[in-house]
Amino acid sequence: MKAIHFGAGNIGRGFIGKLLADAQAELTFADVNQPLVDQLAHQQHYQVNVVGENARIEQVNRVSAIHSNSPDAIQQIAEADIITTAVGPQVLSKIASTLAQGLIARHDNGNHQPMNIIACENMVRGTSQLKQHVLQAMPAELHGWVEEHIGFVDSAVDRIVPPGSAANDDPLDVTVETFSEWIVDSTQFKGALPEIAGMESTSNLMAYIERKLFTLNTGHAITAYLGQLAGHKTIRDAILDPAIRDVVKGAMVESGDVLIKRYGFNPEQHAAYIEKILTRFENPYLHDDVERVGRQPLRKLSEGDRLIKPLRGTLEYGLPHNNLVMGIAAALSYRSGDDPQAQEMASLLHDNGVAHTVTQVCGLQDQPTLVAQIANVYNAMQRK
Ligand SMILES: NC(=O)C1=CN([C@@H]2O[C@H](COP(=O)(O)OP(=O)(O)OC[C@H]3O[C@@H](n4cnc5c(N)ncnc54)[C@H](O)[C@@H]3O)[C@@H](O)[C@H]2O)C=CC1
Ligand SMILES: O=P(O)(O)OC[C@H]1O[C@](O)(CO)[C@@H](O)[C@@H]1O
Repeated sequence: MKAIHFGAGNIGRGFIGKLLADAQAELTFADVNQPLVDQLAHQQHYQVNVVGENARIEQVNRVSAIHSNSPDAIQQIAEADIITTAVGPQVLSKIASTLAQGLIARHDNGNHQPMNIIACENMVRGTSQLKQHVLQAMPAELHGWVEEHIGFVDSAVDRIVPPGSAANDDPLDVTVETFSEWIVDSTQFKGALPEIAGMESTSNLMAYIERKLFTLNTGHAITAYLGQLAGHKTIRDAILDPAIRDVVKGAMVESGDVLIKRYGFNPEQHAAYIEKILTRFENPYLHDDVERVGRQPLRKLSEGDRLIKPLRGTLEYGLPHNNLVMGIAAALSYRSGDDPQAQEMASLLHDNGVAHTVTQVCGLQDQPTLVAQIANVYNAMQRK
């Protein structure tokens, strides 16, 4: 099996690339970070340090790497059996043109073997969005061929992989938690499902995407935002602060009540899922800065993402949402000189005021009372 993985970062090396390599795929990483590409291409192996329960060191061998905008990438797409990505939601549109060129070459070479593309990003049905970008970059007469031969498979991906510490001897090595979950939509594959241990399939993907994004990511983001407000540096420190833990757990429960209503999850099992997530945030062996988890607050505050979508769900089912509102107010309070979205958000708040900013950023035009509630909590947080 020939595999190309776009994005040789934390989740690429520490999770998806590792599973592909374990499945004996002939694996090539494609990335824009030339020093990283050079080092991977030269060294061809790296180490995954699994920390927490069942700690162990695992080796990934015989990988190669190319620049993702190179002619090599186009040629490899033309020959691949599976393509995966972990580049970040905002980058999917940027790799679409290379994917399109690769698919055109594949068609022109007469390669009609089925091939599947799986975006492994924190977003709802990211691969379906990538598909639209790819189709836009291809001539209309090839769209039918793409529909017939290329599977665009949505997925949910869950493993906490912070950037390695500067003290690492080898910058290619990654440190990951023991827990991992990669769930793909079985209904979207072309050809046989590839055999990759650690990749689970379901015909009910939306339930799993929302369960992950609106529990782990909701709680994680709120931990980061409240953590920064309280002066904590890491996720572990923040979640061990009882006042923060109460709000985070409360928000995951509020979001969970929506998921239980929407998808019929078992309430006891969902409560256990939340408890497990809280222990994952506490992992003493992972150094995870609140700035990594809180990054790109405008994306995280957008209407389909981990804060506002659960809040909308509580409105839909008439459920409580005070903890989610605190999390959203804390997200608006997030500041980082290194994060362009945090800077843009601070400017919007300064120039337009909190109510207008919340309305626009979160798409809450139809909810003036809720916007006023968020604004009040935000203003109270600034006075502390
Ligand atoms: N790190 C984690 O714990 C998890 C991350 N995710 C998701 O995985 C995705 C990647 O996250 P991380 O690995 O943490 O980020 P990262 O920043 O460590 O890795 C992203 C990689 O993509 C590369 N990249 C950027 N533009 C590119 C392009 N045009 N072509 C090819 N490569 C390009 C970057 O150079 C970088 O190596 C995100 O969507 C994130 O939400 C999902 C679950 C867990
Ligand atoms: O990668 P994003 O969407 O910026 O958000 C960070 C989140 O992603 C993760 O890295 C993995 O799910 C979490 O640790 C965190 O909730």
